[in-house]
Amino acid sequence: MSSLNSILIVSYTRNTLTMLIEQLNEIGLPEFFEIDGRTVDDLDRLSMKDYSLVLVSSEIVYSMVKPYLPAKTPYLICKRTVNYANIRELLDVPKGTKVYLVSDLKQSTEESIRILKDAGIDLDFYPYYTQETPREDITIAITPGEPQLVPKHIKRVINIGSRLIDISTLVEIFNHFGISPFSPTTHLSARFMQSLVDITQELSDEIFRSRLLQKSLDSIVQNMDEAVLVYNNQDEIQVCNKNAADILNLPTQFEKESIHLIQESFLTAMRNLQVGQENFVEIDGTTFYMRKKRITIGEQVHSTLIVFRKAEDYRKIEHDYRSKAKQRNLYARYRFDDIRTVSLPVIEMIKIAGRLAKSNSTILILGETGTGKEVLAQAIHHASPRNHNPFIGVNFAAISESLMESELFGYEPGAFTGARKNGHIGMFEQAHMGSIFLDEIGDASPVIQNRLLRVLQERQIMRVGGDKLIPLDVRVIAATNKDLKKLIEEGTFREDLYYRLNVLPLKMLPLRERKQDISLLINIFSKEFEEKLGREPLVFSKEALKLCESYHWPGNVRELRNIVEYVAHICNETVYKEDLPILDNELSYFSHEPENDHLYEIEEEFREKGFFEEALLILEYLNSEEIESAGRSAMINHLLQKGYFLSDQQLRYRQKLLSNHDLITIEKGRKGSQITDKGKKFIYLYEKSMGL
Ligand SMILES: Nc1ncnc2c1ncn2[C@@H]1O[C@H](COP(=O)(O)OP(=O)(O)OP(=O)(O)O)[C@@H](O)[C@H]1O
Repeated sequence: MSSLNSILIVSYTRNTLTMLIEQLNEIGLPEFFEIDGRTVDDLDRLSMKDYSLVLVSSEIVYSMVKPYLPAKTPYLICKRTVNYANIRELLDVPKGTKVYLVSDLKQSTEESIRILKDAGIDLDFYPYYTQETPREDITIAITPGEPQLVPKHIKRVINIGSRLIDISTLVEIFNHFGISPFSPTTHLSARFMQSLVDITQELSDEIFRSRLLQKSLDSIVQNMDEAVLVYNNQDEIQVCNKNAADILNLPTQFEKESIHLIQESFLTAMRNLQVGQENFVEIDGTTFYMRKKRITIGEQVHSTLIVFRKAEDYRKIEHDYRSKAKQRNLYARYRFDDIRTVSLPVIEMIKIAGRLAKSNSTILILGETGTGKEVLAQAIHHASPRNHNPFIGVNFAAISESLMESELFGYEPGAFTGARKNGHIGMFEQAHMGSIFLDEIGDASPVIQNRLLRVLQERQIMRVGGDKLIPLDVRVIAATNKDLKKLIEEGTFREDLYYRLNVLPLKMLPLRERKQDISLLINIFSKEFEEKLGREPLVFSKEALKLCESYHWPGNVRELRNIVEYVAHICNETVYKEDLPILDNELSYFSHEPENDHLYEIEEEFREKGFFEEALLILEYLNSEEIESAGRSAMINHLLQKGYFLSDQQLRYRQKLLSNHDLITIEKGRKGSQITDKGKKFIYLYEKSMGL
C-alpha cells in the first residue's frame, strides 16, 4: 500500500483492533489519513515500509512488531485508557470486593488495574492473564474486552470493553504529521467534546460527578491550548477551561452558572457567530479567532461549544513552527571547519568547495555512504551568500515515491484525496533564496528525475494540481553514493539530468583512502564521547589503532564514530584489539570462502528482515546438547525467557526461512525441528566472528 499519510495500526487480538479502528473512525481520523489495521499474526505477509506511521497498540505488542518494522518507518506506541463509558457497572460492586482483572497479557492487565484504581474504583484487584488455576474465592471478573479468557467458575463477568487510545496519543498522531489537532481545519476538539458529551449523557449524575469522569474531562479540556466554553440550552455553563476563564474573567470552579456572567460584548460576539462558522471577531479592541459548534445528542441539540483564542497566538504558533523547522532541517549546522581532516587531497577539495560556494552553480557531491557529503553540503551553503536563507535537505532514499512529488513541489488545495485543505508548500519553494540539498539523488524515481530536470532547466516549478509556474531562486547541491554513470548505462538515471547536476563535481574520499584521518577522527570522537558519558579518557592501544587503519571502513566516518561510541561504552581506559572484534577481518566469517560468503548472505537476509537475533536463538536452542528436537511451544517458551515474544505464526515463518536455507529441518509430529550440519556451521562461524 502506498498513499499519502497512511497509518497502520497493529494490535495483538482482532477484538482490540476492531475497537481501535472504530475509535479512530469515530473521531474522524479517516478524513486526514488512510487507516489500515493488522494483528501481529498477519505481519509476516505485510510490508510496512510504505506506511507514514505505524501505530502499535501497546509496549508488549511493540516487541512483536519490532522485527518487522523497517528502520526508517516511524512508529508510535499507544497509551491506552479504560473506556469510561463502560464502567457504570463497576460502581455497583461493593468497595473492597476481591475481583479478578482478566486480560491477555501481564502488562495490559496491570495497566488496567492501575487506571481503574487511579480513577477511584476501590476494589481489591487480582491480575489474571495466564492459564493458572484460579482462586475459587474470587467470583467476579472484570475484563477489558477479553471475556473468553475469564476462568470458568466466575459467576459475574463485567466486560468494560477494550481500552481506548488515550488523548495524548491522538494528539501525538496529529503532531507527527505537523497538523494541530485543535486547529480550525481539523475540528478535532469539537469531536472530542462531542464524544465527551455523549459519555456524560449516558452516565448517571452520580458517576458524572465521580472523580473519574471529571478527571478525563478535565484532562482533555484543560490540556487544550485554546479557550473552551460549553453551555446548554438553558444558557448554563457546563464546561469552561482555564484559558476561557482567564479571558472571560470567570471562576474555574462553579456549578451551573449562567452565561450572563460573561461580559456583554463577548456574549454578543458569541451569539452573532453562526453555528459551524469560524471567524476573526474583534471584541473590545482584541481580535479573537472563534468557532462555534452545536453538540447534539441523538437528533437533539444539547449544548453549544465555543472554542476561541487570541489571534496573535496563532501568529506566534506559526512563528514557533517556522523557527522549529529552522532547527530541524532548514538550517545548515556545519561549516568547513567542522570537516576535520589532515589528508591533503581532502584539504585541497575543501579549498575548491570554498570557492564554488560563492557561485550559484549546481554542485554534485560524490562519495560513499558516511563520508560526510551532507556535512560538506551544509558547509557550502554556510559559506555562500545565501547563508541567511534556508537550507533544505531532502533524502530520496528516505521518502516514499508517492510522497516525494508533493513534498518537493507542493500541491494546490484539493489536488488529490487526502491533500490538506489549504494546499502545501513544497521543499523547493521553502528553499527559495537559499539552497536545496538533494541527497541520494541516485534513488530518485524516473518521474521525479523528469521534474527535477525541468526545474533545473527552467528555474521554476509548478505545484501538483496547479497550473501556475512559480519562479524560483534556489541553489541545488546534490549528492550520491551511487555510480551515476553505471545507472545511466542501466537505464535508471537520465543522462541529461546527470549533465545538469554534474556541473561542479566534488568527491569525498572514502576513509580507507585517507588513513591519516583515522587517528585524528578517533581522537575527536573519543573526546566527544568522554564528555557525553562523563568518562575517563579513552586510549587506543597501538594494535587497536593498527587494526583500525587496516580495516576497509565500508561505512566510513559514520562507522568510525559508531565504533568509538561502542568502545566508549564498553572499555575501561585502554582500547585493545580484542575490543574491536567487529573489525577483525582475519576471522573467517568475512573471508571469501564461497560457502562462508553464502552464510554471510543468509545473515544479511535475516538482519534485513529484522529477526536475526531470533533466528540465532532458535539455532542455538536446537544446537544445545540437552535438546534433540523441539516442538514449537517449547521453543516459544525458550524465546520468551530470552525476552522475545513470538506468536505461533511468527515462529513458523522463521522456521520456514531457516529450513529454506537448510539450517534446520522441520518434521511433522512430535519430533519437531532439528538443526542441520550447515546450521551448526553457521553458529560456529558467527560466534567465532564475534570473538565468542
Ligand atoms: N571530516 C569529518 N569530521 C568530523 N565528522 C565528520 C566528518 N565527516 C563526516 N563526519 C560525521 O560523520 C557522519 C556522517 O556524515 P554525513 O551524514 O555527512 O555523511 P554522508 O556522506 O552524507 O552519508 P550518506 O551518504 O549515508 O547520507 C556525521 O555524523 C558527520 O558529522
